[in-house]
Parts: sequence; structure tokens; C-alpha cells
Amino acid sequence: MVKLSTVILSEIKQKTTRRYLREGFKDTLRIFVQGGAGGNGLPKYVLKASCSCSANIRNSFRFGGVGGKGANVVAVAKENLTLEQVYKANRSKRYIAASGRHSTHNFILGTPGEDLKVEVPVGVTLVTDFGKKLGELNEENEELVLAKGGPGGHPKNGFLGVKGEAYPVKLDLKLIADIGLVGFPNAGKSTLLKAISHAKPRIAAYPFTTVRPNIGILSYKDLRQISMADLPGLIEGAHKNKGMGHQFLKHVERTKLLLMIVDINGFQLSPQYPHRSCLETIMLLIKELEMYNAELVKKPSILVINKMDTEGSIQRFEEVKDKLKNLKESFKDYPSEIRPENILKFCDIIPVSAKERPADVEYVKNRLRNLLDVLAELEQQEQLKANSGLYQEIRQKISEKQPIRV
Ligand SMILES: Nc1nc2c(ncn2[C@@H]2O[C@H](COP(=O)(O)OP(=O)(O)OP(=O)(O)O)[C@@H](O)[C@H]2O)c(=O)[nH]1
Repeated sequence: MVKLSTVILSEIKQKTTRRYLREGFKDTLRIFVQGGAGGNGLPKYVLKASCSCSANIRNSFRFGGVGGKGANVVAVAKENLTLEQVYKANRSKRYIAASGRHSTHNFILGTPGEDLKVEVPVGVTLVTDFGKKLGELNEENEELVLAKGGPGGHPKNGFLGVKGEAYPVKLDLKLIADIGLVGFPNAGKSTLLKAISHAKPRIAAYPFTTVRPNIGILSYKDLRQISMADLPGLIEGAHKNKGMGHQFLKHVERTKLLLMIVDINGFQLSPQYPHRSCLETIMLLIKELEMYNAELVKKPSILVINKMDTEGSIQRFEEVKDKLKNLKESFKDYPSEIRPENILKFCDIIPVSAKERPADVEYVKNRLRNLLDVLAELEQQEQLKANSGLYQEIRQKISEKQPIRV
């Protein structure tokens, strides 16, 4: 018995001691929202002679007084707010809006409750427990009604105020960055982010130093700024929920460009795991992206091969260079469990030393900007095309209705 409990306890202990799992970065928060109840109406329309309301109002409500509408719970997006701050501001996580006032002889029209505003970070998606997406808030001061207040009591509902909507809502924060930096632990993501931007990520010679996404800003001479998010914790088998699983991959969904970074020497998570070569690492990373969301693989991407200052790196790069040009062919002999079905087409493959060679980092920085500029131009052209179609349609409709008189 004693032995059994020791075994169970030691298992529990093992499961909870991973440091990187305990750190407190919140990118989801579940709250409970409830709209206010409507106030009761006044069934009797026998209004006192002393009623202070005007004859007009009394006339309009001669069938009885109407209760005030219950208040809504409304989410308001705020920049520079984190989900931790939302949680700390209200640890109960319950947001219950005020009820509407009852209708009285003196106040036939009950006063509606005042909406309850919940400040949430910009970039949040709001989903109910039933999987219904209420909406997204992507701009400062954008608002979204989370739970509607109930209508006040009136003749049609028997003068009884109706309860407001009530349910739990999940706040799902997706960082909004132009570039998403993905790679297995120790590839040099933090080192590159630090060298390329003003971010101050933690860097150490062991995996999982980064436990939360870091955002760096790439500043250019013409004052253009580009944001880059370092998304940590991705490991082989993340789709089976290993490590932090795909916890941070959702942030990639909103980035315009993927920057995949691998160590030229490959990667080994721990002695229990097989050593993966640089090519295998790329394959596994694509597989993980694909397992999370096949759409991610279609994103424009750049591949950075890091640690090109280490011994034997040049020779290794020479060996792998040609294989990188035709990934489909290079991956074909691997077993299907680790081989992705879709192949990511890199816009560029850049060998660098993020730690030792600032010129390499500068090159990556400029290349990223070029690519984002090209993407923006393409997007603009697409939009113009779509708009010109729309304008033509509108013009045609107008001319059909009002033929141009010459
Ligand atoms: N020789 C060499 N070492 C590098 C280079 N880039 C990073 N490193 C080292 O590799 C180790 C891991 O670097 P990080 O930048 O922390 O790697 P990471 O991908 O952010 O790791 P996680 O935080 O675990 O996700 C550190 O010891 C770095 O100093 C490089 O270009 N050359």
C-alpha cells in the first residue's frame, strides 16, 4: 500500500515539476458573463392622479408600464492590456450586468441598466463553451456584446422582466505580429530576435528557456517598423500534446510571414529522443505546422539555417543545400508518421550565424522587409482588382436604373 501510494505520488510530482509548464503566461481566459434581467412592468394602468409623468407618456403607456431593459455585458478592446491583468482585475471572473429598473407609478418607463464594459486585450477572439464564435476584437476601442440583457416586462410578456443571457465565454488571445518565428528549442530563436530587434528574450544553452511568446520590433532607417513574435515550445510530437503542444501555434495564424529557424547541426530534445538532422528538423517542423492547421503551410515563409559559425557547419550546409531545393523528393523516403503531406515552399533559404555575424542578421532583417513589402503590394493589387470589379458592378447597376442622358 505504502509502495503504491509512493509510486502514485512520485508520478504526480513528476508531472507537475516541469518549470516551463508552470510559468504564468495567459493566452486564454474563461469568464462567466450574464446580461442584466429586465425590470418588471406595471400591469395596472390605473395611474395615480399624482403621477409625475407627462400626459403624453401616460397616454403611450396606457396599457401598463414597461420595465427597464437589462444591461448588456460588452467587451472593449484595449491595447497594452494582457489577460493576466484582466484576471487580476476580477479574480472571480464573473461579469454580471445590472438589471433594468421596475416600472412604477412615478416612473412608468423603467430605467434601463447601464452596460457593463469588460476591457480585454486587442487581438482576442471570444468563443462560448458551445463553440459559437461571438467575434474578434482587433482594434483599439472596438466593442462586442457578450451577453444581452433581458427585455423589460410589458403587456406581451405578462409584465415580467426577462432574464439576460448567461454563459461562460473563452477569451482566446492571438498575438498580432507581422512575422512568426518558429523552430524547435535551442535553434536560436531568441538569439535572432534579440539581434534583429529591441526585444530582450531570455537566452540559455538549454531548451525551453523561452516560456512565453516574445515580441520584437524591427526598426528600419525610414522609420518603418515590423513586429516579430518568437513562438516557443514547439517540439517533435507537439501535435500529440507533447511539451507545450500547439499552445502557441495559434499565434502564427495571424502573422503574414513565417520565419522558420533550424540549427545546421540538427536537434535532439533529450537523450531519449533520436537525433534529428537539419533536414529532418525542417521536415518535422513542417509536419507540426501541418498537423495544427494545414493552411499554415501555405503561408509565405523564409528558412533561416542558424549556427553557421560552428565546426563542420559549412560542409553540412553543402550536403543539405541541394536537398532543400526539392523538399518533396528529399522527404519521400521517410515514414509517413513524420513526413508532411504538404510541402512548404520557402521564398528564401538563408544560412546565418545569429550569434556571431551581425551582417547575416542585417541581411535577414532587410530580406524580411522586402518580402513583406512585396506581399503588401500584391495584397493591394488584389484589393484593387476586387474593388474595380465592385465599382463596375455598382456603375452598371446605377446606369440600369438611371440611364445616362446624352
Ligand atoms: N554557435 C552559435 N550558437 C548560437 C547561435 N545562435 C544561438 N546560439 C546558442 O544556442 C543556444 C540557444 O539559443 P536560444 O536563442 O536561446 O534558442 P531558442 O530557440 O530561443 O531556444 P528556446 O528558448 O528553448 O526555444 C544559446 O546557447 C545560444 O547562445 C549561433 O548562431 N551560433
